[in-house]
Amino acid sequence: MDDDDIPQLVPATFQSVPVTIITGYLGAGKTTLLNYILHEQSEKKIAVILNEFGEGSALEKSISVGNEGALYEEWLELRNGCLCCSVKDNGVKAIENLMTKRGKFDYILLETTGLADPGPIATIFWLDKELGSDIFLDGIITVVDANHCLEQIDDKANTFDDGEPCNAAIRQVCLADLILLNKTDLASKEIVQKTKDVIHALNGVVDLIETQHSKVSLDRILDLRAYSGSGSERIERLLASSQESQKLSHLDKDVCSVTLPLAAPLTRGALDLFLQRLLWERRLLDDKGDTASVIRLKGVVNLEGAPHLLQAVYQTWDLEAVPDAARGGEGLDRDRLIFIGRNLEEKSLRRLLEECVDAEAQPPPSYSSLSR
Ligand SMILES: Nc1nc2c(ncn2[C@@H]2O[C@H](COP(=O)(O)OP(=O)(O)OP(=O)(O)O)[C@@H](O)[C@H]2O)c(=O)[nH]1
Repeated sequence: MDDDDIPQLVPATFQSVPVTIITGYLGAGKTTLLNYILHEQSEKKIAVILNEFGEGSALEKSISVGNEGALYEEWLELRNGCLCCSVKDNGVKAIENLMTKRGKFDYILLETTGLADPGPIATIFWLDKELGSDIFLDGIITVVDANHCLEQIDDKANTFDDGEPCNAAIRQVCLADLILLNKTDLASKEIVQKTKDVIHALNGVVDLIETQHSKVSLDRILDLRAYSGSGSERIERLLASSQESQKLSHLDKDVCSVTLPLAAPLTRGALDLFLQRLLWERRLLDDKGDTASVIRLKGVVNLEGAPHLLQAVYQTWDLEAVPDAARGGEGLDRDRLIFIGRNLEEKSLRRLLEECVDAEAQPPPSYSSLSR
């Protein structure tokens, strides 16, 4: 029997199809990026989904599938309206059904419209990984117009009706795993530098690449594995460099990144309690008594002796054990959490975490103390 006859065991995630969400304000260069990727990867079968976010037909969304240079249109049948508003299974199932009909895609690119919040749509694809889906979230790429980003971040309009004052541009920067700072040919060096400072102050754990006409080596933007333990080396590198990026700028913004180094291992119970109080119950207040809110959280946590990757998008979180092979080199495995959100302060986060550690360490009340 030669090697070819031996059945190969392939981990499920390698058979699944990655989904990259491409977001960014109007005219930043998203379509230019899509066309560039399709051109560069013309031998692959890439599905492009345009999420119209509440506009147009509520029943079907157009999807273009590239195959060896040719593009053809399909319809994505959604029973529950637009992709980001539909129940999780619906959007994912529609894509899986299409793959059953048309054959598997190599990659899925999902472009949101300019004013979309990519958070809700990301959680649809992120969660389904656990359900053994054929598709999984690879990462969120935000394309930013170097000349207009600062004014878009300061824009008071384009906020959502969820009670948070952060507008679409801020959310797109905060939720990005990678930012393409595009149209640098049209911006001065000073504006480019100021924009980078503001982006890093908002999102201290993001990769940023300067581009013109959205051109970038595809190795740097596809297969990021931003939500998976197999991509943890890259994530740990970003976490390790996050403290430096924070020092670059001290902007008077209520949205920022905060790093919380973790000196000791945590128990699963203490971490769950902390995340529950922080993300679901919103118990954290800053010095002025304003409620803190988390948009994105990434971290590496030592849970009872084993490293885990912790991720959250708004109220949804996930913990995944980090495989040894995916761990970073010397000095990168320092445990820390990076929070991106509003009214966040290191000392109040630390206090909340310590309260949860103490609460978990308390012995359960005895029968006699309960009956008193
Ligand atoms: N000078 C210059 N023009 C660019 C660059 N990138 C994109 N453009 C142009 O800017 C315009 C808008 O680019 P698109 O790719 O359509 O932007 P988009 O983000 O898809 O825009 P919407 O679909 O409106 O949300 C197009 O005319 C592009 O050719 C760049 O780096 N430099």
